[in-house]
Amino acid sequence: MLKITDLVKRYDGGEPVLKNLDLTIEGESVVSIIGSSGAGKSTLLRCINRLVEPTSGSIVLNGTELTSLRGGKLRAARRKIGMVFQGFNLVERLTVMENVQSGRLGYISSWAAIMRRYPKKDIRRAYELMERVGIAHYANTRADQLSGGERQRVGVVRALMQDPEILLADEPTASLDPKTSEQIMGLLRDLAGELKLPVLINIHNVAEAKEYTDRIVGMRYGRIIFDDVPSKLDRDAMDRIYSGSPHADRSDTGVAAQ
Ligand SMILES: Nc1ncnc2c1ncn2[C@@H]1O[C@H](COP(=O)(O)OP(=O)(O)OP(=O)(O)O)[C@@H](O)[C@H]1O
Repeated sequence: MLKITDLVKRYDGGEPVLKNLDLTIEGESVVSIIGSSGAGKSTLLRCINRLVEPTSGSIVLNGTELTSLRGGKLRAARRKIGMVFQGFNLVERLTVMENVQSGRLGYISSWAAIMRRYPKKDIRRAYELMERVGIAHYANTRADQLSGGERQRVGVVRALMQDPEILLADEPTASLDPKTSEQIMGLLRDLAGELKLPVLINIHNVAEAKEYTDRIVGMRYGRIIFDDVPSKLDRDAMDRIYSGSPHADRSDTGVAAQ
């Protein structure tokens, strides 16, 4: 379970971009976060894996408070948080297998990683997952020879190789064509069910959020103003999520302007 309580983030002492935000995700649900540019979606995701330091508040993943972790304990916790990126973040000149095995960094010795001496069980697991997402035949192909959709599949497998307790996806389909984008969203949804994994997806495409996720969280300038099943995201809710400006929001007293 992921439980976020009273989370605040200010960059460099400026106005808060996350404002006392509460969010709980239980079980294997697929949750999308939608909202205008600047609403704080990426900041929220990055606070969870501590790529961004929260200013205050609590983020607990399966009993571990993430905000206070340092050093080795932080690295260990980060291994349990798989991340899928918009730009895939692959090492282009490395093979698919090498990219996928980088998800095991931190689990195996640096020497083994440098020498590409991957444990047999990790190779077996990589093939299982690559088979599952349809890229096993590319195991020895360099990442820069793959299409966007294939690269994102590599990104997904790399994240799953971490044996994560949660998967975070930051605009995972924004660089893909519509059909490939739907395939990747379908894959994330199916994998969440198969691996019993909660998945939190920051996404601009509302139609895909409605189609492929169980729950939609709507953010507006640092606050969650909608949190419900996709069928409840009607025109009125959309207007509330996508209207206004940060300036207008700052002038209110804590409740998002309607
Ligand atoms: N590193 C940073 N330093 C200072 N301000 C930042 C930084 N990163 C983000 N911000 C600001 O925080 C606010 C929220 O940004 P964030 O990227 O989280 O929004 P978002 O909802 O993900 O937007 P988008 O959909 O465009 O990616 C914005 O006002 C942005 O300018």
